[in-house]
Amino acid sequence: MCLDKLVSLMEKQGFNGALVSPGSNLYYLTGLHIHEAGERLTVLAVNSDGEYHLLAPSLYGNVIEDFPVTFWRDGENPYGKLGGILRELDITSGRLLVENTMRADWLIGIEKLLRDHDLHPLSSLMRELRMRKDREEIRLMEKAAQVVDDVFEEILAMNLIGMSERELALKIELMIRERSDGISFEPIVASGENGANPHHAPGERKLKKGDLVILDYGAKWESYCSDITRTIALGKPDEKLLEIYEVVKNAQESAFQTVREGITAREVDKAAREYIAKAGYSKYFTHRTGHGLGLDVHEEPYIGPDGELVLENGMTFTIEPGIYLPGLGGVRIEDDVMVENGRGERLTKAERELIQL
Ligand SMILES: CSCC[C@H](N)C(=O)N1CCC[C@H]1C(=O)O
Repeated sequence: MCLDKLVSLMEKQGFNGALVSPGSNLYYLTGLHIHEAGERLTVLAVNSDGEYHLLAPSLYGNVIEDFPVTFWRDGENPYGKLGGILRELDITSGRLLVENTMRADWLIGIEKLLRDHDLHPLSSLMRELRMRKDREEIRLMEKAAQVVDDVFEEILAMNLIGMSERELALKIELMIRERSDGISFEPIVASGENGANPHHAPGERKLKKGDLVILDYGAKWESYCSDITRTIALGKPDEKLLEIYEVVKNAQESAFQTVREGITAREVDKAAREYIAKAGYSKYFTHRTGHGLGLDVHEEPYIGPDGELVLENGMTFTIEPGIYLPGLGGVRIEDDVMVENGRGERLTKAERELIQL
């Protein structure tokens, strides 16, 4: 349990309490695996003395053990019970942290209890705690990275011509689920001209000779995420696509080589962005170079032109520049990277040279 770390930051920064709803923060702080509970109010309240209490639907009655909890039943109004918990923990006024991802209907219900509070996003403290991974967290991320490397090998062994993007995405999802605790996001398979859309939703387009195919997928290992992108060729693609492949590959390597303890995230972004700009494609690189990775697939530190965070040992993030040419296709190459002994180290190690099947 890492609740004590949050409490000591709350004390230092003058916060009276925190409200945490199900998700990666609740797991990080308590180790409780509560399936995101949909519409049923589920909130952990914590005060700056380190006391805490969970409000949860009674259907979790037999899975939450050895934890201070009040259950509420379908048909009851849970907000009255939450008010009681806040009074009990003496969180009735002052500076209060609230989970960023809390559902709006819960917030509206809770708002009536929080008239005298000054509300702040929980992420402002949680990012301090979660940004630097310890040895055990890195071990789990290495496992998650190994899964996506292995799945890439399996994809290369498949007969892809004639398969639809949707079929391939489903197969990738199955392969990940067979080897891990699940997917970290819905796989992206973007073929041919669809590759020009960085977040393409796999559709009915069938893979054919001459396509570049962007494969972007991730696995979870004990809740920690991986996220990889490789772009492969089916037969011989257009010369222009071959050219942008080399540009993206070199931009990715250049950003990776820049990673150092003590530099800002922005400098890593700049290395990839400048390489692509020099090759004449700056307007076709339409997103940040990467994002932090851990319990969430997108978290701090974000590797973009506005990335002010200073990189430290233990930080983990992706490096994934891309070039997207409307009507023609795209290329993205992504690795998961950690800062270790002052330098970048790749967690994902799958082949980055263009593979032509
Ligand atoms: C969580 S869906 C997108 C996963 C993907 N690996 C990704 O993070 N990106 C694809 C384009 C850029 C980058 C992003 O920042 O969204």
